[in-house]
Amino acid sequence: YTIRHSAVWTTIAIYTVLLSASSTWSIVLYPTFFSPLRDIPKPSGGSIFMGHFFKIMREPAGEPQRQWVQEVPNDGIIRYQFAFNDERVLLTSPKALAEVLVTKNYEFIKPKRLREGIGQILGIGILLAEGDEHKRQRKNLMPAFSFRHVKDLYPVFWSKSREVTEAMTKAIQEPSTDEKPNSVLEISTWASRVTLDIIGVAGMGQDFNAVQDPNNELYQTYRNIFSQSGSARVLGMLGFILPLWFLRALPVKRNQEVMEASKVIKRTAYDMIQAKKQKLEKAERTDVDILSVALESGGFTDEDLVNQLMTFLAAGHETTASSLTWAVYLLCRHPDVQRRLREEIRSGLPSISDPAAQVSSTDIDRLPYLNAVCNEVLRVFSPVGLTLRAAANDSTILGHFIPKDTTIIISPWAVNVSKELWGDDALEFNPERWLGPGRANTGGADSNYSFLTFLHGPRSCIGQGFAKAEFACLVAAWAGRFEMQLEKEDYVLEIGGGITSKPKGGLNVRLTAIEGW
Ligand code: HEM
Repeated sequence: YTIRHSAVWTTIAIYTVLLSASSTWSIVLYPTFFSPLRDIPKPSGGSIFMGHFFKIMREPAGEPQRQWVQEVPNDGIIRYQFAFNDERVLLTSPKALAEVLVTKNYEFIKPKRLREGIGQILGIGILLAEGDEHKRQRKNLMPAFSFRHVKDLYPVFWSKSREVTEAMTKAIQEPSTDEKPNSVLEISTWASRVTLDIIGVAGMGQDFNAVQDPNNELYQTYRNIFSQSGSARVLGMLGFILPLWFLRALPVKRNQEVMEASKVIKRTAYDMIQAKKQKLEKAERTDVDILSVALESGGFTDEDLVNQLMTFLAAGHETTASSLTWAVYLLCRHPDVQRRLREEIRSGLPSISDPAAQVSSTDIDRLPYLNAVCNEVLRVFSPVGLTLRAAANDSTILGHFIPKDTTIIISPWAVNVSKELWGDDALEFNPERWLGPGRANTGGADSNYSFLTFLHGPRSCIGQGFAKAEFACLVAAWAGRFEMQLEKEDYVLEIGGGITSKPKGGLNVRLTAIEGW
């Protein structure tokens, strides 16, 4: 039997019937009646075919999850649906998080599409490695992040903080133009410039000079690639639905930009490796930066090293830049906190204008309010809103069966402000919670899984100590020198960003340099 006596029509008809049947099964029947996850509490709303996809598309990464953690009664896991009702399991309780991040860490791996997607820019290094390969890389790189080593980096953090503060002071003294009064600076770009320089000097022994030169190629490349453009977001989301080879073949500008960026970043990494190798061959004093440690471990080929450097360049600067931007935003919104912080900094640290002055880890650790403010910024606005895992095999979480390939969502942003974990004032910016006996490291929360900014366990942020030290120095320099006010009093925050969150459209802040420090 054939349709219209044509093999072609018959094939099309059979294909259409099969496709409809399989779509009905996977989009409607399976998630509604058969999925072993269907009994897990889920948020209301969502469309019949696309689940909560449109809400997720509309809002910044981590925002819907932030609402669901507060609103959906649950025992540690929530289920929601992505495009075509593809199921997601969101972890909310310390027990569930401990299971996925620590006890069964290598059973819940980074999803393949994430690896293939961001790997072009982040490199296939430690961030995306799995299992024994990840363990080996982490062991080889750890010495560069030991406290003993990070302690020695404070002079780099402080002198770059001084350089950027001086450059900003100069910028606000330049003549005004019609469009922009001189005293207003867009903070997130300054934050990215200085953190890129810091990872260059402290991580690889190379100053990219982005603080002095905003046209620096590497800085511009990252700026472009991390930009919050609509097409970037749409392509990113489509990556979860359509095959990557198809998306990459689309003739859209974004694909070209990503390829160009990948080339520039790879070339920069490669040049740095060659320069460092020559230095080592000449038996010059060996450095303890990340690159030297990786080279000396002998555990990486040149190609591996390029990938590791790409990882550290990206993971190590946009995250801290995001935190610094949020710190300025929150200090503007809380002038009392800003004043109190400035007083502590000015009485406890040498002036940022003094080129001979240095600060040590002890000097910074002696300032409880600075540490409280930094921790509270990192809690309220975790730069990484959410991250993903996939079940490598059939598994369980909190005794609940989780089929192979289920996507698991960990949202530091949501967990960090969960009322269940932090109390009714969880959403408020209140550095006070980090002050008082036993609170400096906990913020008063019962479990350390309540603070997920750097995650926990074998895949937690390897650069946590580095980032916190760098962040504290930068906040101290800016809050010590400048009085900061939002350019527009009626500014309404809109959160944007891709992998890391930032105020949409940048953050314009009026700076007044305060004499006497
Ligand atoms: C405030 C600043 C930072 C934040 C909030 C942050 C956050 C994170 C998070 C959430 C992860 C885990 C991602 C995942 O597994 O899904 C991570 C991993 C990582 N971070 Fe950071 N990070 C920061 C700064 C840095 C810095 C300064 C460096 C390097 C100097 C760095 C290097 C890395 C690396 C290499 C990994 C992968 C670790 C592994 O998989 O073993 N990060 N970071």
